[in-house]
Amino acid sequence: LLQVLRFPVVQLHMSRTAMRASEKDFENARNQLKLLMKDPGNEVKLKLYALYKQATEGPCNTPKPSMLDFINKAKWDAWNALGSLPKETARQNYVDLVSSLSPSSESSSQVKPAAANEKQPGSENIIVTSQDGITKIMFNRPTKKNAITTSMYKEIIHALKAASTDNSAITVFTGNGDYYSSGNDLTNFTDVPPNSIEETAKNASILLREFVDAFIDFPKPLVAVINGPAVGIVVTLLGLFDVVYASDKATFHTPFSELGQSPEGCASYTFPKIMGPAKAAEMLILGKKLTAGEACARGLVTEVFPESTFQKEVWTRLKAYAKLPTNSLRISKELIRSNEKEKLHAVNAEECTVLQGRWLSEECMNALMNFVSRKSKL
Ligand SMILES: CCCCCCCCCCC/C=C/C(=O)SCCNC(=O)CCNC(=O)[C@H](O)C(C)(C)COP(=O)(O)OP(=O)(O)OC[C@H]1O[C@@H](n2cnc3c(N)ncnc32)[C@H](O)[C@@H]1OP(=O)(O)O
Repeated sequence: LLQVLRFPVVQLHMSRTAMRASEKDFENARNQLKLLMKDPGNEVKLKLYALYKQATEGPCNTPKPSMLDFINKAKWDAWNALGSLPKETARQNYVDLVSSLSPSSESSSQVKPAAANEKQPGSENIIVTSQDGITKIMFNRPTKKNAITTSMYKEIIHALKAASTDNSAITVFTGNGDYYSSGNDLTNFTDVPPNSIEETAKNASILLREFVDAFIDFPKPLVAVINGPAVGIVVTLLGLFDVVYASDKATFHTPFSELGQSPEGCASYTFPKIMGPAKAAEMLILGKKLTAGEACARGLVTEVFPESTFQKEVWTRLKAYAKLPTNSLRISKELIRSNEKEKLHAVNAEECTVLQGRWLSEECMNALMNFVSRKSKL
């Protein structure tokens, strides 16, 4: 679908029977469109699509696609919005719109090919290593800003279970590349067959609950080494970490309202405790993005380091901490966290239930559609 919508010239196959008085202009406009050098943008392309359909087939006559069939729904909405506009008027409007766009002598071969598949066969999106008493779990999808796919959630759950009983003293999360992680991969929700939306939301809620539970129950010191911007779930989870070290180029962003979603990772409970309700609300409800310094001032981050020395300083320090007696580390963590565990599990369950409903909401669907159409540039 994305490929079909990438540029309307590929789909403007004319129905000969539909062409009447302005057949030549219409045909010319279609050819002119092929010569456009600049992508005219999604809005214009949807208009062109709708006018073309109206001019050739008349008023919208197909069933409304499901909410999660983002691209077809956008096309259907645009066509349907033309109501009973006569075919001749639609044809004229199409011609006018095309001639208002700047022509070029370049051919449409300039159009970029569709984006490559997210995961290369055999690639490792989560890399787990163990050395010097430290188990390191690294997000390794730098070309996608380390966005977390469904399989990555599962791999992380597995990695945490393994790390809880391995020989390491501490466990560290970090990201490869310029981002720590851009959070949930938004395409997790866009390739869903229309008849299984509710089931997908339910499965996502179950997976999310299990994922966050693995952090709540993790018995050893959990450290985040935040090498760059962090978005969404990787930020909310920080309330369940014991130590958070950040580069001064890191940022912390939880744009849940913008996405039609709601907080997860127990942040609705941990953030007000960590930074007070007013500051938590600013992040979790209003989506204020924090710098590393601001996050540190609010107590979400333990310490900020200059980017130039970040890796060296942090790992030197962590290697020294990892030499501390492992049982003592574990017991002290247990003392600090155990009173909260029951509450955290209840908060997690509640947040997942609320999110399950949010994922089915029109607000969330629209936000996902915006992301997909921005990516595909239609
Ligand atoms: C059965 C179903 C199971 C579901 C699994 C469970 C679900 C649990 C859900 C838990 C709830 C979690 C909530 C969150 O985490 S909310 C936060 C979601 N993240 C975002 O909203 C960030 C979206 N991305 C962006 O805003 C920008 O990409 C960003 C600011 C991060 C970077 O911008 P920049 O301009 O620098 O770079 P690009 O946009 O060009 O990004 C490079 C490529 O990476 C792709 N990308 C980046 N982030 C994501 C993402 N989160 N999801 C998918 N893809 C992402 C981006 O599209 C670019 O790809 P292309 O080069 O192919 O275009």
